[in-house]
Amino acid sequence: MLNSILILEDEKNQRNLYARVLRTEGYTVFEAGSIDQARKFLKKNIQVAIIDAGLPDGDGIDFIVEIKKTSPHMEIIVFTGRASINDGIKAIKNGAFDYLIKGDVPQKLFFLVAQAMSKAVKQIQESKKNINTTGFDAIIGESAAIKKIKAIGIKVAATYANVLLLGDTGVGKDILAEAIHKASECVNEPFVAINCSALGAEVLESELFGYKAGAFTGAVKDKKGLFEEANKGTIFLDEIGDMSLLLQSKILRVLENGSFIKVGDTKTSYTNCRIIAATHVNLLEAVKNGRFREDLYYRIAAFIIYTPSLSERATDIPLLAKHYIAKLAAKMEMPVPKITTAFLNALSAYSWPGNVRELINVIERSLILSSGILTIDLLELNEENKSRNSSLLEDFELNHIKYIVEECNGNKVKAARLLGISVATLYRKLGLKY
Ligand SMILES: Nc1ncnc2c1ncn2[C@@H]1O[C@H](COP(=O)(O)OP(=O)(O)OP(=O)(O)O)[C@@H](O)[C@H]1O
Repeated sequence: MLNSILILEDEKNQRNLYARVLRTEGYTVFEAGSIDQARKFLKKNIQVAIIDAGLPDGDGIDFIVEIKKTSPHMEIIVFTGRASINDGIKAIKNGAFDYLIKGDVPQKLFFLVAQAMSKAVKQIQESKKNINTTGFDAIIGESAAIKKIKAIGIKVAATYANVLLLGDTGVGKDILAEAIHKASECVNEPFVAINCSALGAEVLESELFGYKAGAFTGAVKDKKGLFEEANKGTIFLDEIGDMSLLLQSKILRVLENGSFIKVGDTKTSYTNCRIIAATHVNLLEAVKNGRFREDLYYRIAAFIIYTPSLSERATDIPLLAKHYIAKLAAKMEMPVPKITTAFLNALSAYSWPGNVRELINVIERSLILSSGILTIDLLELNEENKSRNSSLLEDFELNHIKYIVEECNGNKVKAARLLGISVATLYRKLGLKY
C-alpha cells in the first residue's frame, strides 16, 4: 500500500505519538517495539521506516543493513537520542535516508518523511519499469487464459504477496512460480521448490525446517531446511493441499512472523521468504472437510492464479508442440523434422489428461521414432510400443480417420479404401449408422 510507514521504537508513548501524528497526515502507520516485531513487517509494502537507534533486542543502525537486503526500496530515517554524529554517519553509511536527533522539532520529521516517501515511490516505479520478464517468455501460449496468467504473474511479482497457483498436474504451475520469482526483486536470491505430496510428514518437516544433530537416528550433523535456504528468496510449496494439519500449523507460523523451530531444536529460527504454493486439489472443499486450515488458506491465497487444463486452451497446443519439437530436436542433436498437418491436428484434438508434461513426452517419443517427418502414425506407433493409454490411440485413430475423410472430400468409400478398412468399420468408428 502506498504511503505506508513503519515506526520501530521501543518507548511506547513516543511511538504512539509519532504514529498518531503521522496518521493525521494521511499515512498508514505500522508499529513495532522491537527488531523481532519489525521483521514481520518487512514483507509488507512499506516505503518508509522510522527507526530508533537503541532497541531492546539490537542496534537499529545495524538493522538497516537487514532491511535494505529484503526491502531495497524502503527509505529509513533513524532517530538517535544520543546526539552522536557518529551514529548519524554510520546510519547513512548503512543506507539510511537521513537521521534525526530526539528533540528535533516535529516539522523536521514531517519534512524528512515526505522527502523519503517521494524518493521511495520513485524508485519503486523505476524498478517496475525494469522488471525482468524473461521467465514469463518461457511460458508458451497465445490463448486468452495464458495472456491473462502472464499479466497477473508480472503484476504480483512486483509485490511481496504470497501466491497460490491452482490447476491440474502438468499445466505449468512450476514454470509459472519460477517466472514470478525471476521477475521479482528477489531474482538474485534462491528459488527452492519442494513437492509436499512426495514425502512422508516427518521427512517433509525436516526437509522444510532442517534439523539439529542428534534429532533422530542418522542426524549426524545440523542440516539447513528449505525455509532457511530460501531466506530472502522464494520457496515453492507444490501440492500443499496434501500436507498434514500439524505441518500446516507450522507453515502458518512462518507466514505470521517468519519463525520456525528446527527438528530437535529448542530455539526459534527465522526466515524471510515469499511463499508460492500450488495444488491440484480443491482447497476450499478441503477447508470445509477439515483437511486444510482455513487461516492458512487465507494467508496463502492472497493472490490466486488458475491455469486451465491444456484441452481448455487447445489453440496453445500447436504452439507448444512446435516449440518443444524444435527444443527437443536441438537437444537430441537432430535436424528439426517436417511436421504434417495431420500430426498437429491429432495433437490438438486429444484431451491431454497429463497436460503439457504429457504433450512433451509424446513429442519426445515421436521424435525418437521419426525420420525427418512427423506423421500421425508415429503417434499410434508410440502407443503401441508403450501399450499404455488406449484412449490416446483411439483419439489419434479417430482423428486420422476424420482427416482422411476430409481429404477425400467426404467420400467415405474412397476414405475406407485408403485406410484399408471396410466402409462399415469406418461408419462404426465415426459413430455413424451404416
Ligand atoms: N505454457 C508452457 N510453456 C512451456 N512449457 C510449459 C508450459 N506449461 C508447462 N510447461 C512444461 O511442462 C512441464 C510440466 O509443467 P510444470 O512442472 O510447470 O507443471 P505443474 O503444473 O507444476 O505440474 P505438477 O502439478 O504435476 O507439478 C514442464 O517441463 C514445463 O516446463
